Amino acid sequence: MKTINLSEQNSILNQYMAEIRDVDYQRNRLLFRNNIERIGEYMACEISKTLSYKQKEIQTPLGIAKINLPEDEIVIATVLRAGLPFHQGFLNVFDHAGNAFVSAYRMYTNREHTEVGVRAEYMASPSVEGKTLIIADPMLATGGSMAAGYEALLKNGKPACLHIACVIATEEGLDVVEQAVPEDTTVWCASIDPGMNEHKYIVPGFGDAGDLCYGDKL
Ligand SMILES: O=P(O)(O)OC[C@H]1O[C@H](OP(=O)(O)OP(=O)(O)O)[C@H](O)[C@@H]1O
Ligand SMILES: O=c1cc[nH]c(=O)[nH]1
Ligand SMILES: [Mg+2]
Repeated sequence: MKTINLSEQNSILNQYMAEIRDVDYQRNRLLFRNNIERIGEYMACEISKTLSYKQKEIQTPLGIAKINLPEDEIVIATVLRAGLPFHQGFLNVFDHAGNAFVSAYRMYTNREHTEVGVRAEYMASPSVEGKTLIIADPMLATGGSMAAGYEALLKNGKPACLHIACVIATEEGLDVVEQAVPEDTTVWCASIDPGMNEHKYIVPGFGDAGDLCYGDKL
């Protein structure tokens, strides 16, 4: 598995990351979702550089333009609910892509809230057989949601190529995902943070992605 951490190079991504992490700025849900969406757009453009291209002739009103166009059939998958604005960013860029949604949510499995398990219940996905599958989920903490999401999607075929996209990852989560995915998978992230707290939240991270996008849940 190859991991590409986009924050190793300075870019405008740093500004989006600073805004989603900032405890005051992130209170505005519209701005928070918008920043997650544009991180998705930025990452999708980076992934687009790795696709296969074939030259096509495009008839303009004045002549013929030769343009290399992507050939991959893309499916963008996400994990509800925090994944939705991130997914939208990818879809803004890959507007011809198919779309898949998996519900996989973290639940504490002990009274002290120090262990988490993941429950996957719902999936709506086209065939992913032979396609380029991008699974976009903003947080890769324990890695449980991503591994469960990938396993659920395999019910609809074997992708030719797998990209995992997240905003923030941890080394622990990356190790878990590496055990679950094919060797030639690429993980894209905007940061690898040092670790997690006792409740399995990424530190420094930015908090609960789903709640910041959509508000508290019971
Ligand atoms: O790597 P993990 O430890 O599995 O954590 C990552 C998951 O946590 C967040 O979702 P969450 O379970 O908070 O659900 P939500 O989107 O409904 O808030 C995030 O979007 C991931 O799906
Ligand atoms: O820090 C974390 C970890 C998992 N899910 C989140 O939303 N945030
Ligand atoms: Mg959450």
